[in-house]
Amino acid sequence: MLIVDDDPLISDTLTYVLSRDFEISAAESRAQVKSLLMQLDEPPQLALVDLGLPPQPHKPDEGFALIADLLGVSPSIKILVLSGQSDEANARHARALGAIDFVAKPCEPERLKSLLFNALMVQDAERSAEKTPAPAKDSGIVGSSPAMDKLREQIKQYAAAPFPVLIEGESGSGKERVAASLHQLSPRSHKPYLALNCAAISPTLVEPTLFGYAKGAFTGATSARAGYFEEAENGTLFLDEIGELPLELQAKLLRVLENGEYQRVGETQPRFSNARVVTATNRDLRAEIKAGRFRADLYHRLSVFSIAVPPLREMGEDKLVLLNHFRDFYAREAKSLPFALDARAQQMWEDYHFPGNVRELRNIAIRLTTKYPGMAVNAQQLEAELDTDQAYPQEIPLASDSKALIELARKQLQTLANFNLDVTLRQWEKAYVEAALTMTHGNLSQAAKLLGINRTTLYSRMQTYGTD
Ligand SMILES: Nc1ncnc2c1ncn2[C@@H]1O[C@H](COP(=O)(O)OP(=O)(O)OP(=O)(O)O)[C@@H](O)[C@H]1O
Repeated sequence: MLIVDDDPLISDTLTYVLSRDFEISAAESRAQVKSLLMQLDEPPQLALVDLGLPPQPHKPDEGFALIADLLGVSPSIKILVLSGQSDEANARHARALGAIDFVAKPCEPERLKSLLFNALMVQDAERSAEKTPAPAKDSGIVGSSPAMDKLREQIKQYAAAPFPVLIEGESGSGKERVAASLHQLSPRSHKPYLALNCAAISPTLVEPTLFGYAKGAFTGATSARAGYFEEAENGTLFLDEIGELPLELQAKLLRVLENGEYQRVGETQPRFSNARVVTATNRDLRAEIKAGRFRADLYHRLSVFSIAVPPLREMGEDKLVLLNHFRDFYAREAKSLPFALDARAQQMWEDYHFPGNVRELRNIAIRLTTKYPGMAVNAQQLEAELDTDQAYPQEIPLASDSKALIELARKQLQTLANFNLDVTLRQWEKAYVEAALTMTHGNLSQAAKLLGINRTTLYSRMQTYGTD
């Protein structure tokens, strides 16, 4: 397991406490984690990470980015976030980004161990479920909303063709699942399926990994090796995070796509591949092209067929379908009874926007299964599992749109457990006053005009709120 904390005392203590049960690698920053991951043969199964890391130890941003890095390298890694007392909102956001849970500091060693062992058990169950072959003709994609029906239809339609498919979608939305389904439903399903995450290996290793190498091609190449293109034979090669592919390799990938031709590193003789190439990205590749980081010709080749995996917030009733699916799966694995959401909690679930998509939904189902086996979960209990602080970023309707305002109010009342009307209205008023003062550089007359109130009223409000 990986421990990431810039405080040597915490890192050393955790290593001391956990090293009897786990093989530990420790790092102090995102950059150190990156180079450490390059050295390990396999990515760690577990990570325990602090959010405030250098170069910005007082902000959570490096920690948030680290969660994305780790999941990029290994989608099955289980990440626990270490959280200080004043840090709960950030820790909640970390869960939405894909961490399975947070642990408040200081944490009892026994509790920490049991959380980690539990995470390993869950991971084992998921891995064995993934290995169990899905029934033929089944995409393994759960959901019955129009968006999911369209997705399944596209998969079916594109599965049989030999052309590349580009899968686009937000992190955690199920792109890898779609790639695996394209293979399962294709006539190649009994041929190899190989997946490479371009973000997971160092740029210098991408070429030998994809194309293979001759003996002596570089230091350490003690014998010749086939690459993924060769091993995939007539099967499917899935390249995840394709936006990370270095530019010089983009040219080589383009050549394979054009005429199937490639060379092992250190060889001149051409080889040929018949593998079908499926790629995925959560970056906007068109923007990458504009920025000069991605080749336009390669993009056009890769996107002969393209599939946009919808974010979970657009999947309507599937939020409940997926909840039931994962809830039953994890309850079965834990040999416990499934929990059930009460009516208010269910409404909250339907209204929640799931910034971390299906991965976040699945992690919530795991936590609720552990905390409330066979029990009813109420809105307050559910709210503790959600990232509600970020819930309404761009959804504020115009004040004149009363229907939309009522809907917003209804959602907030459903979602926020400790709502208080007076406090909320005061916060709104204060925000408008502050915005007007900032926009007018503190000019009271102009700010009052912007706000549509007179100067004296503005002055008295400022005194109430302590705004100056
Ligand atoms: N419609 C679905 N039905 C069943 N399982 C799903 C569905 N969508 C996603 N999942 C599951 O959710 C998890 C996250 O999905 P996946 O790893 O495919 O996302 P991703 O888009 O590839 O994420 P990233 O961009 O971070 O690599 C996986 O366990 C996947 O099997």
